[in-house]
Amino acid sequence: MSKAGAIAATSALHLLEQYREGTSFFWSSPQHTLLAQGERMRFPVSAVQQQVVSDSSGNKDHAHGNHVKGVHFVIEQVRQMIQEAQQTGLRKPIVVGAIPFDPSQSSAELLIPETVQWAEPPSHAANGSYERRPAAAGCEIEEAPGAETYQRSVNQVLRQMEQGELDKVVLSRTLRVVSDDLVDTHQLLRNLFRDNAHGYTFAVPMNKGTETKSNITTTYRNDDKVNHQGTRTFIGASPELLVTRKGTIIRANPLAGSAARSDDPGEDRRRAEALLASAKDRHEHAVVIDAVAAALRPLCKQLIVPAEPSLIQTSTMWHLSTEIHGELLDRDISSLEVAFALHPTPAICGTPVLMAREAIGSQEPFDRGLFTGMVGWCDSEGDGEWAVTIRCAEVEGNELRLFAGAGIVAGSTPEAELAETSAKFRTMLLAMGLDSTVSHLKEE
Ligand SMILES: C=C(O[C@H]1C=CC=C(C(=O)O)[C@@H]1O)C(=O)O
Repeated sequence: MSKAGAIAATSALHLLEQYREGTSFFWSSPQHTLLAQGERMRFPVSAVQQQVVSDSSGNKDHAHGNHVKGVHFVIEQVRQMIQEAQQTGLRKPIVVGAIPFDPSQSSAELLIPETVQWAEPPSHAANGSYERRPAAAGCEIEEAPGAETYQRSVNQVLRQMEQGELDKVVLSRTLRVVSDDLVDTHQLLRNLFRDNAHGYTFAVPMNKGTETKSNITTTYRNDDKVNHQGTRTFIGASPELLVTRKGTIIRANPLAGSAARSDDPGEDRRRAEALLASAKDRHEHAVVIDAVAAALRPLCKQLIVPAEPSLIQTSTMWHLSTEIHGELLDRDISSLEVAFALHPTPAICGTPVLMAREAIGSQEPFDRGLFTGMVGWCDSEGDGEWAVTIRCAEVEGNELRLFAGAGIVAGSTPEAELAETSAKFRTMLLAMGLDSTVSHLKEE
């Protein structure tokens, strides 16, 4: 592959085997597999909060102002990191990692690695050669919020929709899983990679709180000292592409509107057809496509938006999907800037965006952190790939925190949205080898 600064390309499976928990960033997409190792520079941990005046009033406009400041801060820091890396002699630096749902509330996990290796995208056949082995054992599982609380929140949002202008809100919940043993993060990544050959599989090393000396923290880690118990990893397999940019050509693939897969082929097909024909799901999808097209149009010379959604499948879900293609007016807009022009799309937040964000803040009893943010890479020429961080978990020691959300629109029911979040958890549960332990989470 012709990527500057990259070590000679090998196979996707070879890169996967070289992954090391705590020090590697792994990424596989339908275009590339990437393994970034070591840490030349890291995004400053606490500086986001210092830049953003905290708002305890819950004022919507103030919260929005903070969000905008957080976004500018990330873009500016990334620009500075790339510039500094170039000054130290790196010819074509690349920033890799994940960015939170709200960059004014949580820190981005971004870094410029020491080494980068690229390989072709994973082939389905090669992935099949992997055996799925459990990555966790003897687990206790706790839902947060519990089923009843989640359904109550859905009802409250539906009432708000009847009364006012709120059109869509994505409400999510978490599962806390405690395993008897340390979670085998590498095996978890192998299983995700095996089951999701057409998606975006990732593992991001999370910060353990390095000291921020200047604005940019430079850390050199000694791999031998990294203890698996002392690492945190953000891991998952997202089906949703936020945006890719290569030169001036961009592509986005928003998803919204979902149905759980069935093991019975006839029933599986019936669910897919029902999803494609569902007025409620088509509305949920159209809201996202309209917002994505509106955000991209001012940036593009040309934008192609299909009039009708199509269906895509993962190993656990069907989704309504629209693939959008465009040509940027200006080559200087990086993939990260295009991604931020879109974020948060109504696929993970809602519309109107400020009201939706407020509803999420008041209904969800947890901080989303990196969930429903973005994960990927951007190089010094602005090319890059960013996926939406869904179907994911945070892993630390013997604990995992899984996240899943569902889009609420008029016509949604609390029971169906709860079942949808349960079905979405299965991507991670299957990869952990826990799917049969929690079979009640499977939507029937
Ligand atoms: C928020 C999630 O999914 C989004 C992406 C695809 C379909 C979605 C839906 O149908 O609600 C969600 O918008 C998630 O998986 O946690």
